[in-house]
Amino acid sequence: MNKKTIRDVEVDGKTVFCRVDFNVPMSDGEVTDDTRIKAALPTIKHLTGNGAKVILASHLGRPKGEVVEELRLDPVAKRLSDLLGQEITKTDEVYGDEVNKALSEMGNGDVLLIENVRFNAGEEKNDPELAQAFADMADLYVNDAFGAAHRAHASTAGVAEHLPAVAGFLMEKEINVLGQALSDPERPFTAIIGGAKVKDKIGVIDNLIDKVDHLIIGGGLAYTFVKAQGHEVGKSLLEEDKIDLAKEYMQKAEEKGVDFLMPEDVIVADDFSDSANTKEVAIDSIPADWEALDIGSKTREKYAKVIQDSKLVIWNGPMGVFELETFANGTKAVAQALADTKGYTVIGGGDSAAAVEKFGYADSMDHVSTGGGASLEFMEGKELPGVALLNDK
Ligand SMILES: Nc1ncnc2c1ncn2[C@@H]1O[C@H](COP(=O)(O)OP(=O)(O)OP(=O)(O)O)[C@@H](O)[C@H]1O
Ligand SMILES: O=C(O)[C@H](O)COP(=O)(O)O
Repeated sequence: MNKKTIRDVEVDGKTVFCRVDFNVPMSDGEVTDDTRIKAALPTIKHLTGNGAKVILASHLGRPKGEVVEELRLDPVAKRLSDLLGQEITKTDEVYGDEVNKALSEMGNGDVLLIENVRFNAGEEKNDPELAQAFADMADLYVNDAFGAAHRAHASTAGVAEHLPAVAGFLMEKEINVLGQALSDPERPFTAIIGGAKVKDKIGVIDNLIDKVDHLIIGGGLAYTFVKAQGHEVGKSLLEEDKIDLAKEYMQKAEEKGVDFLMPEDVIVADDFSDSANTKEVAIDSIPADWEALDIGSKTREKYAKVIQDSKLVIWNGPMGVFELETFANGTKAVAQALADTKGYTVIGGGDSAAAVEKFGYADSMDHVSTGGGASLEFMEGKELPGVALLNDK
């Protein structure tokens, strides 16, 4: 990464405004998955350990510029304090008198978590006044919120225009791993693209065809490609207006010599439920009244073989409706193949990260990205606003 990081700056005695992505799953006022909080600890500890006063800022959910009680950051503050083994201060305001008072009471090595920045309507608008208010609190800006780096908001982008601005360790690691994979991949390089909609993955598929040796297609988006191959897909997910594009991609893959892998067999169901009647059918035999909700056994084997023989694998999007046990086998098989391969494995965040976690394979992966939308946009080849404004080396 050609951006400065916290290693390149002196932080002793400085007040640091550090953007993190603590947008974590919660239930009944408790954090149910603290992966993103843990992922930010190295940066926070580096700052506190080197004598900085650390102001942490994050969003949680999408409160749309209003105070939403369930989206306050108090449960996050509690978990963070437990993980750090240190008392931290949490304010109910994003900025203003309460924050200023807390700031005036901070000593070197102390941590202050301000309230959910999206309670302020200026955050998502990248309002210059809010960005300035954030900057006025600090001497240095650190962005460690890779998960929110695709958003040009006041705390992810605007503030960086007013302060020296550097990346945290998590941001650095995410950009380096994904960047290296896309710019100078070990080969064979395999990308696995699944999930629900073609429209969400257009940019990624397009960009990856230029780079990979194998492109594996699964999940709900596969059926638009199946239709483009000339097969009927019954009641499976289909985006009619993307069929021509799917054809174009298959054509482009052929021209580039990319091995474009499609399901050969699928699990079809007569209902979208765990108790549905199911059967395994060949890809050209999906019954009119049934929908395909997972890849079949031959496809699982074929995909696993390619994954196991790869030196680099990037995975984004499940192979089937993995939330339902009946349709989880394709996603499990792919997760298992990634766990078994000697190649370097990268999970591109979002549902694929949730799936490897759910099936117990997360520790076997080389890198599980903390960014869903952010890693997708990065894989599309887009410049992320939360990175673009950081100071160059
Ligand atoms: N065959 C299928 N039919 C219908 N839905 C499917 C099918 N296969 C997968 N899905 C659904 O696709 C959803 C995931 O799609 P999505 O595109 O959001 O994945 P993702 O890219 O991993 O996640 P994110 O967007 O959070 O990064 C899952 O909820 C899964 O149940
Ligand atoms: O969970 C995420 O992908 C990030 O925290 C970004 O959240 P957002 O999609 O609400 O901007």
